[in-house]
Amino acid sequence: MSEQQAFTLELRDDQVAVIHIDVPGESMNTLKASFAEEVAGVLNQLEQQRDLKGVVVISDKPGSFVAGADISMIDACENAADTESLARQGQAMFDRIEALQVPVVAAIDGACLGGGLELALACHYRVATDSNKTIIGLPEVQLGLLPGSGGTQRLPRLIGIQKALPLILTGKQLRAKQAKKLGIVDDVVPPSILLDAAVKLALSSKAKVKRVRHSLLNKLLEGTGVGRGIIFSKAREQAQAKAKGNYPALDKIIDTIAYGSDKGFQAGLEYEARSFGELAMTPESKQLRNIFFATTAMKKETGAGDTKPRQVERVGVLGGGLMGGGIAYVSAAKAGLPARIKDISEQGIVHALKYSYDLLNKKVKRKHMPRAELEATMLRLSGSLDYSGFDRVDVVIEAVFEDLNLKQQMVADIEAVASENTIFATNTSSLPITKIAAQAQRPENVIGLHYFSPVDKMPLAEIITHAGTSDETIATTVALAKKQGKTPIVVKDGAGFYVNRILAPYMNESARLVLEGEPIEVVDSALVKFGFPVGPMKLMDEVGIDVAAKVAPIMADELGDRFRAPDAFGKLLDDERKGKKNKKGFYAYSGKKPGKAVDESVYTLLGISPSAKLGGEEIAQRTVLLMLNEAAYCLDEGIIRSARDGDIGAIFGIGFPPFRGGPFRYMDAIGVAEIVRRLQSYQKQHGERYTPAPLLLKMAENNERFY
Ligand SMILES: C[C@H](O)CC(=O)SCCNC(=O)CCNC(=O)[C@H](O)C(C)(C)COP(=O)(O)OP(=O)(O)OC[C@H]1O[C@@H](n2cnc3c(N)ncnc32)[C@H](O)[C@@H]1OP(=O)(O)O
Repeated sequence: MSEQQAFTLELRDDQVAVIHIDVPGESMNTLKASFAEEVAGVLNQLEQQRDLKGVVVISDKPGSFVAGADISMIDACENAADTESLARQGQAMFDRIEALQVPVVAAIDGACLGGGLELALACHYRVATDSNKTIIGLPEVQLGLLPGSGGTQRLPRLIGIQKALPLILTGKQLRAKQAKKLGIVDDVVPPSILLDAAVKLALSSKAKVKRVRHSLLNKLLEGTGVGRGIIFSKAREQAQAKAKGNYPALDKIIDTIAYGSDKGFQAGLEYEARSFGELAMTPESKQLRNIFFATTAMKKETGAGDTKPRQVERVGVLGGGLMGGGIAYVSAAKAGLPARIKDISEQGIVHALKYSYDLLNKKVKRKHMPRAELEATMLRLSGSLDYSGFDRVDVVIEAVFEDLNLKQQMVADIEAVASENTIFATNTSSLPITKIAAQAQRPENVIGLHYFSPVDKMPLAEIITHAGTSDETIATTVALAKKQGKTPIVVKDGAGFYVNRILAPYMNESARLVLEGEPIEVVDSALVKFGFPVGPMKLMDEVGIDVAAKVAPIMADELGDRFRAPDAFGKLLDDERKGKKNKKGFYAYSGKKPGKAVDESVYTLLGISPSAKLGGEEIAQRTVLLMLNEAAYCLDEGIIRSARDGDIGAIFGIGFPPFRGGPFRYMDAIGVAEIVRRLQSYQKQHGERYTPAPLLLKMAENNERFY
């Protein structure tokens, strides 16, 4: 065996051949075009082997079966023909595996994604381990692609079109047990017996690909052209409703599966490879791949250069409200750390504990988690009305209400009871970290750790440094946030930090458009069409109109008049209109579909007669340009460290359309000079808030890009 090979063959005494995959020098196995020759060599050997009884395909890297085709290799292709040929190469290799005359079993431990699952689907059987690292799926759609090496054809044939479609359209990753339930894997075993179980299956099975067995209803639906027509047209409708035409991969996926199910497997493969080539060249796929590269790079960063994080063994949480409950949950459930919650009332502690219990119990009910794990996680949570136990915590995360004196008092309390290394991380969303640290005896331990609500779902954490925060504090907080499942960006202290700062002018402008008479739902749908998950007025209801009203003047005082909110909050709040939380906002929260229709009475309250005058494009431009401009200010002022952090922060924190790559990638795509031109044109029409940021002017003049 040559040590340099990624694919090697072992012939066992029991006449089972094992294909070992181990890409040299890499932590994950991925499939590269350069492996073609060695795989062909392995297959040649197998095809000539006499008395062979079975084949097992297994990875020698624990925790990584195959994480798909190498995305950098796809990214390096210059035209659709090159990418198409990569897909064809994979197809041909997998066809040869499927055609072997003996049972072929994929033994899966770790990530089995994209091309990795396509390889496994070409095998006749699949055994997966019950390890937490085992994840199975076709995530190509998240890269703006479709499975290009047989996945669109083999998965529907294995489990049925109706089950395969949502998996391929969402890129959902399954645990082994879920995959077994859906019929994707045949058996689930502990990692220690994976190879034995796979060999046993190979020796006791027949070399044939299992196809879906239809119930009568399924036969009518999936087995007839008319039935399939119904399935596909429904899928198209749903995809369109969700993606608003912004994600070309969705339609292509449906077309490809439909084509293959009508014209046959081989024709389906041809269509698949062609579509893969075309999609890889779309700007949407390019941007989504950029996000993959950015987040992968961020996983390795400490946030403080070479400084190593300190070990965190225990966490303290101050405040058992919605945020505190969520923070305790991600600490105990995701990071696996004991979390001690302090609140001023027992009710607060009970609330926080129940918050975790409810989330965990939902997983248990859906059979995504064994009850024992729920119990073990709950044991890591404890509560107290005083600071008992806080002498042993390494990081305290404060989530009490937004009151500077209170927060300063908490810094002092923690300094009195905890060790001198204990970090005080505040989850404030509006108070300057510098002020919270102002009276601290150990300001180097004070840092901002801003989560987004709901904490268990939102992927971003802003880590905010003040001038005196130590590198060790930064690195330790970054490491903790990652353990809690977050993608952290390190930002500098300043009103609104980064995410809320770029959000504010965009929200203000949306409100201004409504006050000018644009109907609320027209403004919202323009921005949903642009690619945001919810429109700004709906978002205002979600965040709380009272919260927005409180933050707006703080931002304007700190950052200047371009942050001045339109004068409508007073009337809204006098009318007790706080948004979703008190069921009274821009939308109506009573009736059959709460939150779906606009509460028309808000127009009377604000003295407006709504009538749509501007197109969706104009609405999107007027609001989004202000967000882009503010993002440029943040980069220039060092609030964010890089355009990349600004892009990831906006995508993960606000839902800036991922297919546009984030504010900076979007500006690059349009051209900074054109952005400046548009801003200046609005500046003339609508006022100084559109004055281009100095950085943009400079870049436009020098014809520069962010990337
Ligand atoms: C033809 C086919 O249909 C087309 C395809 O298969 S397209 C590819 C589909 N696959 C994917 O999208 C999976 C992408 N990968 C992931 O989601 C995650 O890396 C993972 C869940 C596998 C592992 O996550 P995690 O444990 O946090 O490790 P992570 O740091 O991300 O990755 C470890 C290394 O593997 C690399 N890697 C993982 N999957 C990769 C891929 N598909 N291509 C290239 N590199 C990959 C990462 O870049 C990183 O490399 P580095 O250490 O040299 O920087």
